Amino acid sequence: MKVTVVGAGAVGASCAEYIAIKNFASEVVVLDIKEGFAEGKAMDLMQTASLNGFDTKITGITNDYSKTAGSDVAIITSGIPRKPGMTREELIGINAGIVKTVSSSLLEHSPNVILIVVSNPMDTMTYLVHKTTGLPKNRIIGMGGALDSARFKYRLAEALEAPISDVDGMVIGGHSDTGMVPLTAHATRNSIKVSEFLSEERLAQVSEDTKVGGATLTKLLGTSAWYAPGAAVSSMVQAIACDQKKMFPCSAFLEGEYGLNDICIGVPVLLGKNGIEKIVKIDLAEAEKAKMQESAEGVRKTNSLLTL
Ligand SMILES: NC(=O)c1ccc[n+]([C@@H]2O[C@H](COP(=O)([O-])OP(=O)(O)OC[C@H]3O[C@@H](n4cnc5c(N)ncnc54)[C@H](O)[C@@H]3O)[C@@H](O)[C@H]2O)c1
Ligand SMILES: O=C(O)C[C@H](O)C(=O)O
Repeated sequence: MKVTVVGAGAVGASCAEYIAIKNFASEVVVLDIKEGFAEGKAMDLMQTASLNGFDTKITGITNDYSKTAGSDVAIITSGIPRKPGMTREELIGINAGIVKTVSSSLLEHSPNVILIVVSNPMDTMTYLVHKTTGLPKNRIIGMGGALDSARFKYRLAEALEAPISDVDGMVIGGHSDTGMVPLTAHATRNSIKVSEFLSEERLAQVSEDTKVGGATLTKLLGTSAWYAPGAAVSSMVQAIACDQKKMFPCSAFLEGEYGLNDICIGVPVLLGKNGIEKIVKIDLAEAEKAKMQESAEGVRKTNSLLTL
């Protein structure tokens, strides 16, 4: 499996590192527009290979897409991250142009590639790729829900004072500070609903902390997060590479599912060798359905700023 990562910044390098450490890809190409930057990151990462025990070959490229030819999966992390006090939506002006150019350059050299969109505002960037590339919808996947769910589990474990491996939970909806829908009613500790152990107020706090997870880290770091985003992407790429049919909430193009049309937003999907193998429909409570509709309104508002 050949994987390309566009953007050798914080998230791109973390994606490349986790993919290599998990040792399922033969080759990872990291591409950046900044002269020599991807080459440097690739060399540094390759010098961890004997220490971390992986055989994946990582190469770095400055903006030469011919070197990405024949990629099975490509991850788009190019673009600016937010600074403290900003929303992800404010990044649209710069990132839309970058994501549009990058996706078309990738496709020129890898017509069969599966694209994973990471750049923010991610649901809108995923929609942009859908509208501008004409790729079948199974081959365009937005990464947000896998990360938000990992943060949800972190917050649940904290509230339960439990090991994270005891906890399960999922976040659907838009990848934004207000649009995420943590499915608290479905969350479990060892198959027991967490509502058995946590008060409504504590669960509401877990939900709120999850939704602002990215903003909290941005405030602490001065830029947005990269370890958990890279780990989330690497798990999704592994599910595709190993045809795992594993369930992740991903931003997918909807045609009626969850009562939504012509939008990319986070819903549970199965990831396998064809990308999105299936959109999984789950029964939502009335309150969750309403939150999902509200979240979609927010994503549509950002989508309306695109010039398609
Ligand atoms: N979807 C998510 O869950 C999620 C998580 C974290 C970050 N993000 C987003 O990912 C993006 C990257 O974040 P980061 O922290 O890695 O930023 P960063 O600034 O560290 O890295 C971005 C890189 O993109 C490169 N770049 C810019 N334009 C390019 C182009 N046209 N072609 C190739 N490379 C180009 C830059 O040179 C830079 O190295 C941001 O938009 C951020 O908001 C999304
Ligand atoms: O918070 C951000 O802006 C980056 C990313 O979307 C995240 O959730 O970490």
